[in-house]
Amino acid sequence: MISVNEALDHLFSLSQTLATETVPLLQAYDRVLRTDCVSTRNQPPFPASAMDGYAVVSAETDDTLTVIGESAAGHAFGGSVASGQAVRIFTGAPVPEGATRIVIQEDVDRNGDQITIKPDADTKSYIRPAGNDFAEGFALKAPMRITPNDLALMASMNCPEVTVSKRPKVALISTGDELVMPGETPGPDQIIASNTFGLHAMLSKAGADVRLLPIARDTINSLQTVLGFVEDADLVITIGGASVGDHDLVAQAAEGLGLERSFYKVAMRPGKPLMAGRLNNAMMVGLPGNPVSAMVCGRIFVVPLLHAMMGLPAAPVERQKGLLLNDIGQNGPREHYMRAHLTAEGLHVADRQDSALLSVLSASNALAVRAPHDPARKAGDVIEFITI
Ligand SMILES: Nc1nc2c(c(=O)[nH]1)N[C@H]1C(S)=C(S)[C@@H](COP(=O)(O)OP(=O)(O)OC[C@H]3O[C@@H](n4cnc5c(N)ncnc54)[C@H](O)[C@@H]3O)O[C@H]1N2
Ligand code: MOO
Repeated sequence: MISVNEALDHLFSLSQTLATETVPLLQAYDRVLRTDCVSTRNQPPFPASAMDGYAVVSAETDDTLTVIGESAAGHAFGGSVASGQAVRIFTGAPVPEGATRIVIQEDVDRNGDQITIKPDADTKSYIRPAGNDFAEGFALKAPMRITPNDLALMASMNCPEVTVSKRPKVALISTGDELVMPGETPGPDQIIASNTFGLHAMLSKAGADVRLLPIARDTINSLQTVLGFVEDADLVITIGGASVGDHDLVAQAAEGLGLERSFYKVAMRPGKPLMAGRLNNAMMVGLPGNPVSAMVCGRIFVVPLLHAMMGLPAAPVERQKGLLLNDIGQNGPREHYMRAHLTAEGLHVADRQDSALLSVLSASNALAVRAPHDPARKAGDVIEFITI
């Protein structure tokens, strides 16, 4: 069995970076930027007022100035302002030539076209210099995941469209005679396909275009038929049929179609019978069927793999450190990802860790990560975890 990191390295080296496409800003949220987004303008493009008030050259308390015009956002005052004069100005408006300061309107008394500066007037300039936010040539650097904040900035930079990674096309296949879809009536020896739906959401959230294929039954023929539907998928993911039982036929069926297997079995818990390779033009990852194992492997392996395919750095899920709130026993020989609940106080590791328990997974928001043979830990110890 190989380690989690070795398995990840194999996955990264099997993967290929996807092509790019250019999309309008309204479709760019959460996509991976692949070409730097460069500003063609300064923001603000002119010295701008930060407040509503009066643009003046210099003014002292009790000075009386004559208002000679107005500058509003989108409507600059054409002339310049001289000593003894003021221009009525509004937030975001161009500061007229000659002005050195904005006196906020709360700090003046106005009478007709005369203003008088009140005692203790605020002396800050309230002028934003041209290019104060960013200058022409400023760039958002690829690769990066585009956030709502980035989109606001890109729009301000006057980038109407951006070059992003194509979405990885993922074909998701559940396998097993026992499975029916939610809403169907299961037979007495059947259960509902579940982690399929969890994985669909997880991988879509990571940026993939995920297609659910029909459930494959536990025969080579059925598995090969469904594997024949993957079309132009970049990544084929099977769930179940990965272990050693008589009905675990996924690898055999895929090999019959040309799978070149890279590895099988990883020293982790849950998730040991993970398998991966290349299936003709696609990558293939065979996830274990136990629902929590499939979801944990999705988080630990498939999400980082999708990131790498979209051009983000090939890296494991980031680990954090947190305070353990309850005692936990010694770990066995496999790296253990234990469902846990993270609060501001720390991490409470769930008592029950059977990989069939989706209710425990749903109540968890983190996985405590235990190294192989990690000794027993006490409440108050610091341990590593990842968020889920
Ligand atoms: N003798 C051994 N038995 C098992 C071993 C082993 O090393 N030796 N490994 C165990 C581990 S660890 C895991 S994990 C499971 C994985 O088995 P498979 O990948 O072959 O999965 P299945 O047998 O097809 O299913 C296991 C379990 O999960 C349910 N399942 C499968 N797909 C779905 C789905 N889409 N939605 C919901 N539930 C699903 C299935 O009904 C089974 O209950 O093997 C252990 N056994
Ligand atoms: O590794 Mo299995 O995935 O423990 O249940």
